Amino acid sequence: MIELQQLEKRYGETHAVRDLNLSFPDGELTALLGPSGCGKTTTLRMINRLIEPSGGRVLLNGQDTRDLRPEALRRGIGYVIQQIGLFPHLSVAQNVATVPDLLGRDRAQTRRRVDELLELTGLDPAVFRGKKPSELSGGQAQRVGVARALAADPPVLLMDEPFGALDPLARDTLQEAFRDIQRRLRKTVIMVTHDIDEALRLGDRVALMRAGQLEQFGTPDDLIHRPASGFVRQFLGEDATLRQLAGRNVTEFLTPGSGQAGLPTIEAALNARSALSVMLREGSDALNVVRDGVTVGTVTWAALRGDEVAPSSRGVGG
Ligand SMILES: Nc1ncnc2c1ncn2[C@@H]1O[C@H](COP(=O)(O)OP(=O)(O)OP(=O)(O)O)[C@@H](O)[C@H]1O
Repeated sequence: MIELQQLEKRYGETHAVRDLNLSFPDGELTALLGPSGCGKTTTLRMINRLIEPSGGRVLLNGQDTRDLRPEALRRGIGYVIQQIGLFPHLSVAQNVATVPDLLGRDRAQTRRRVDELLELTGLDPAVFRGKKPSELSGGQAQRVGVARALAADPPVLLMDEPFGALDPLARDTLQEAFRDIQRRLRKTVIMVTHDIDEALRLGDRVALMRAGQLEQFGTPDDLIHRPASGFVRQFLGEDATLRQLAGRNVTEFLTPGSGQAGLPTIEAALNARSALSVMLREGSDALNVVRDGVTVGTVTWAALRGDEVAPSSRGVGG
């Protein structure tokens, strides 16, 4: 568990971060969100000591990170940034294997792990293992960066706008892939983003910052339905609920069953916002959800609005 206690960073007169108290739950993805200059990156980089705090402390599993050597600390904390900086003269496989090789891990084992991670991030190892970074698209390079960060198998992953430089389509695909990876590996991830959709879509929790301070810390649901201040409401915008639905699969709102006769249908692969559109178009407050031609249950207007939580909600099939 990572805990920030009264964390501060001053640059002369500028208070980049002030009195920040925050615990990042193990195995969850926390999005650090907020307007430009609010202190997100400074906060992130104080966790792995790329920036030294001016006050307060960072605890990693109860231990003050000042008592750890920075190199040792960083070995246990993966770091992914927008400009991933792959080594241009090394192949994709060698890039991913950087840290395991550095640590003198077994070669054959590392090779298997590299292939596994390439697969996991959606790159066919047979095709990509031997390529050089210059032969990759931006999205592919970013995938390699994610695979490289995971290769050392760090319990904690810090990410700074990792998908920021990608075009919207590549970003969507990689976000989706990363969400699956995170659900499977259950790393503790802290991700800086200024993209509200990304934060609501990927974050188990969101820490919304403003002018160096924490404005609200909670689940996406908390921020949308129980904003702590006018700033939170305004920052997320009027269409916050719709944004959130666009990032969630319709099966997350499913009440499993054989459906109800006569209801309009929606494909299980679609997002919850599409379900809402179909309901409005068809004038129906419930839909049968269909996968491979078979009805797997229903989704209701109330469930989408968060008025009722389907018994099996979250994680069903998605
Ligand atoms: N090395 C530095 N020297 C002086 N001021 C700095 C330095 N680094 C950051 N700051 C200031 O600290 C504040 C927080 O910066 P930080 O980069 O953490 O913000 P951010 O929320 O990550 O912003 P963005 O979304 O634009 O990247 C800003 O006002 C910035 O100008």
